[in-house]
Amino acid sequence: MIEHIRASFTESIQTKIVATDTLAEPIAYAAQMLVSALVNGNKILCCGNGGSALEAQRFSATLLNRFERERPSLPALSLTAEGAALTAISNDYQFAEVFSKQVRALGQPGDVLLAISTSGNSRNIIQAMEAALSRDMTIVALTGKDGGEMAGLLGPNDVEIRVPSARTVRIHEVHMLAINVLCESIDDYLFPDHSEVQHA
Ligand SMILES: O=C(CO)[C@@H](O)[C@H](O)[C@H](O)[C@H](O)COP(=O)(O)O
Ligand SMILES: [Zn+2]
Repeated sequence: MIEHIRASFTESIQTKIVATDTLAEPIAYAAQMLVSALVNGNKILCCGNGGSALEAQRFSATLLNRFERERPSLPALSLTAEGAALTAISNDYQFAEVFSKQVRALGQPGDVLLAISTSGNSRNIIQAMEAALSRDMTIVALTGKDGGEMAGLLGPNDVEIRVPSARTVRIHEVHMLAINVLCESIDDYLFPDHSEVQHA
């Protein structure tokens, strides 16, 4: 038991060490994309399933509220949080359309879609990306494994942050770290002089 726990910690750390080399550049590029959109008055739409839905909501909540320093609210919206819309779309059409219908309604040219999937193959995320491209939005894709179908959909203005792991749980862990780093980078660009919030 103890050995198993140690092995999980070690595997998580190793995955992050490998990701340090491969992800620093795409994360920096993604941060610049997000900052440009925000500076231009655009917004970020976020989606994911299961654990990735939580990460989408954590990112949008952090932008809307704050991260580690006092600053104005920033416009981000999770497409995973509207129970009535989610059930109506899934019930009347199909679950694969649950995000794409919202993207078509809410997305504006210049907005960014933050699309999160550990496999890169969730149908509703792929359709959300297709909808985003049809709305002249750009895409930040958080993926894992071989990037799945999502990787093949990205254009030259989009970016993929692909965690070098085949295990869903490890991919989730690095996605969470990547989201934290994105939040910090956005604050560094936009509010470099603001001081840290002192928590009680
Ligand atoms: O891994 C967890 C929880 O940690 C699951 O809830 C997981 O997120 C769900 O199976 C998702 O449906 C997987 O979707 P995806 O990451 O392949 O897009
Ligand atoms: Zn910093």
